[in-house]
Amino acid sequence: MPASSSKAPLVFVTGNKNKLKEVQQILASGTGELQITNQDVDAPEIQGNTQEVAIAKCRYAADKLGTACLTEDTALCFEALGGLPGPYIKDFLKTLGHEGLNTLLVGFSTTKATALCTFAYSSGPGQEPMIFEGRTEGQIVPARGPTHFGWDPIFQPDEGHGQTYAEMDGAEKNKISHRYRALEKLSAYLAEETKGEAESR
Ligand SMILES: O=P(O)(O)OP(=O)(O)OP(=O)(O)OC[C@H]1O[C@@H](n2cnc3c(O)ncnc32)[C@H](O)[C@@H]1O
Ligand SMILES: [Mg+2]
Repeated sequence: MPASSSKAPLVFVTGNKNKLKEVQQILASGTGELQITNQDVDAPEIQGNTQEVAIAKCRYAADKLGTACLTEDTALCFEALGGLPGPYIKDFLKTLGHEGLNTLLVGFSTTKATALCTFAYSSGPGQEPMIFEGRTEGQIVPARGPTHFGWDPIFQPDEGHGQTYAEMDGAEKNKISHRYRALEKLSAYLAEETKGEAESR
């Protein structure tokens, strides 16, 4: 039986405190009933497209924990580079920094980028993960704003009134973010699933 049907908190597997905080804030400001707890499982992240990476990580985490769980992968896709760094943004950011990521785009005619959040939900060990994606379009810009969360200072969303994610108030980012949009789809799915199970009882 999927964990969500009993309204037990769903285990969100992540080692990233900023992701966890944003997910908690988004859920707290919504009307949904999804509740989460956190565990950090050191899951290998394979090479592949964003869905393949997300599915493999979630499958591994569900098997390891022996329970339903949720994982999340965030990609930053540069249009000029055919979608790269995409799911490999963590290593690119660590190696090149904000400035190096801007330098990657020198000589190209576009700085367009997509922030892509992929939640993967497995209802238990051996259960194929489902995918929920959220996208926010924007531009890669020289870093502006606080530097506590990843590539926030160099991503200027098209809906952000000229501010980078880092310059935006957290609540404002959460209204338009890739993470918010993916979480909205996941919450709707889990709510339907719970309703369906209640009706069939
Ligand atoms: O344990 P997990 O959930 O895998 O956490 P992680 O930090 O390894 O996260 P990812 O594998 O998804 O790598 C995504 C990278 O992008 C960063 N990141 C994720 N969401 C972000 C956001 O909303 N704004 C800025 N940077 C973000 C994050 O810090 C990583 O460097
Ligand atoms: Mg990771």
